Amino acid sequence: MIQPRLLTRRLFQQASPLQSLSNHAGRPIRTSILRSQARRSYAASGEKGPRPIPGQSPFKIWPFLAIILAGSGSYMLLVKSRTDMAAAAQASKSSGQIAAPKKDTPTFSSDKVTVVFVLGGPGAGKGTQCANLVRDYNFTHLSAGDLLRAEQDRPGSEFGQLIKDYIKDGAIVPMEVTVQLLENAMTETLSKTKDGKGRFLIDGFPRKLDQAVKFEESVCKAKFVLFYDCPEDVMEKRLLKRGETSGRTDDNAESIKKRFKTFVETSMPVVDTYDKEGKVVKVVANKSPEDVYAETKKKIEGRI
Ligand SMILES: Nc1ncnc2c1ncn2[C@@H]1O[C@H](COP(=O)(O)OP(=O)(O)OP(=O)(O)O)[C@@H](O)[C@H]1O
Ligand SMILES: O=c1ccn([C@@H]2O[C@H](COP(=O)(O)O)[C@@H](O)[C@H]2O)c(=O)[nH]1
Repeated sequence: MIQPRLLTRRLFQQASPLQSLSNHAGRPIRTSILRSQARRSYAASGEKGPRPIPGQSPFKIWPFLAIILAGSGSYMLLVKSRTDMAAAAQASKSSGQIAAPKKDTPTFSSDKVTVVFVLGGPGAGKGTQCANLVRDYNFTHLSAGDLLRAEQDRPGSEFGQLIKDYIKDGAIVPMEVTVQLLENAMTETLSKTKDGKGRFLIDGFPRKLDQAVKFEESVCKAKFVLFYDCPEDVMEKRLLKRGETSGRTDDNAESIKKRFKTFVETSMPVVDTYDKEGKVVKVVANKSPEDVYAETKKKIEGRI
């Protein structure tokens, strides 16, 4: 079980969204100060404005335009940052904690801990195949989606509503939340071993390049990526069928469409990036579960 206190404490050891908020938030105020300073310095000469140079306009408009543009840019950044991290910022405020410096040594050494990322479109069969791998290879299965749903349902979670909204929309939850949930779950599993060694299937993560970088920098290097390749129409049928009993808020036609879009636009670039590094093991997933597993086994032998 994830320990709520541990999650909350560790989440705020990450870069604080509040820091960037206050930086951005300062800008519009600064803009108005600059404006009033400009007005004051003109007035100090005892004139209504600067003495015009012949042939030049007496009104210097460019500095004002630059200030207004900078102010608007900062404001747009502020709005985006606030939308993404509203819940985290709120919690950060109330915790009053100062962000720790960026962590660049992974918590777990890949000498002791093996991480395999399991990727594929929604409904490709990742969870189904992970269950087989757990049985046969002594892996611990950590589904990022399951961890997020558990955090969403945890009474008192500051992130519950945020996670709920992101999942329903097929969008990707801010990475600080997911990376921390994964690290906590890994810590808990490894704390039960004598030698601190373990093998993890991290299912449905990373779904975005920044998550991949963050996880490998701060938690553990990944050994390889197991990628289940499946056509959309097949995945859609599977998900609609699953939706009849799953109770998942995103197993419906509207959410499935959004999840596919997110997968193609945001998650496939992760697979492509690892592929360029020779780290992707691709398995055709449009077959019976048994056949998919047979191909999986054949392709991972020698890599684990
Ligand atoms: N090879 C297969 N052939 C037919 N049905 C399958 C196959 N693999 C999985 N399924 C079924 O399809 C549905 C989705 O499978 P699963 O949950 O394993 O996919 P997933 O990739 O983990 O999905 P998600 O990303 O949405 O969590 C399930 O109902 C499962 O029983
Ligand atoms: O790293 C992640 C993993 C998942 N999510 C969100 O959860 C849902 C469901 O994920 P499944 O893997 O299908 O269980 C996904 O659509 C995302 O909204 C995430 O944000 N980050």
